[in-house]
Amino acid sequence: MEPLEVRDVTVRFAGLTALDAVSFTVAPGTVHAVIGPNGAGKSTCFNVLSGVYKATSGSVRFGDAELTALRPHRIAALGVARTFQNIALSPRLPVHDNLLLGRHRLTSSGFVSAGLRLPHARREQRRHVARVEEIAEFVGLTGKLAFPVGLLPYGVQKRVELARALCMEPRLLLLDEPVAGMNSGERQEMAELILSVRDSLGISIVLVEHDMGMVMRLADRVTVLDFGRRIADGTPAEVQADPAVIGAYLGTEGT
Ligand SMILES: Nc1ncnc2c1ncn2[C@@H]1O[C@H](COP(=O)(O)OP(=O)(O)OP(=O)(O)O)[C@@H](O)[C@H]1O
Repeated sequence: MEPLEVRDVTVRFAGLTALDAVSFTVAPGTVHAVIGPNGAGKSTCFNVLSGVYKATSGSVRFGDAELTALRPHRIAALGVARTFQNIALSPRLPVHDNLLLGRHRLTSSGFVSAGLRLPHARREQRRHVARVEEIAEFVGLTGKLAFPVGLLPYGVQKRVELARALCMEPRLLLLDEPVAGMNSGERQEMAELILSVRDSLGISIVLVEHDMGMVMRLADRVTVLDFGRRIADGTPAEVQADPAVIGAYLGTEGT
């Protein structure tokens, strides 16, 4: 079990400093939230962790691996899976096939042997299908496997996204606003699912989230950004009582 260590990460876009020497550590097996007012740098931070943006300076380490210079697929191959703020699934394909696509990086049989249905490729395919079914059961999608994703309610689609990320067998999961656009019942279900991913699978989770109630309920630790700088880092109770955080959310200078 490895920590994710973000050290002095700075991201500049043409004169604008979106992240300014931000540091935090995600302890193994914990839920770590990154929050902050609009424009604070949350999405930029998320994009650096997943390799979409390259930090101008600083480092991101996951265990022994330095992620800073790696492209998104290399970061994924190291066991860091992500979900998207806007659902990024194939809407016409059944849930089952979307989940199977999530296992792509773990597939060793090449395209040709799979196409020719060679015995080793068939065996491997059966193993992946069995694992997809297990993961579907874990996230409560067993009855939905045959449905095209696009026909499912939004909250269920978000669960399919999470399941697809789990299909990569990650050690770290990056969740981009996992409850955005959900009704309160769906939010509750997603919160329970995130906690069971941490507790039953032991996967570390970093989430960027606007829903403060959700963050306070879910997170073991919270990093608060404002204008690209880290203004607080602590337990939910600690950051909630921090004058700098209160100031940032009220639009004042804080301390
Ligand atoms: N690709 C980009 N090019 C130029 N500026 C950018 C880019 N991405 C983000 N920014 C700027 O960096 C700053 C931080 O933006 P970011 O989207 O990371 O904040 P955020 O906390 O995720 O905001 P929100 O809560 O509104 O999504 C903003 O001033 C934004 O305009």
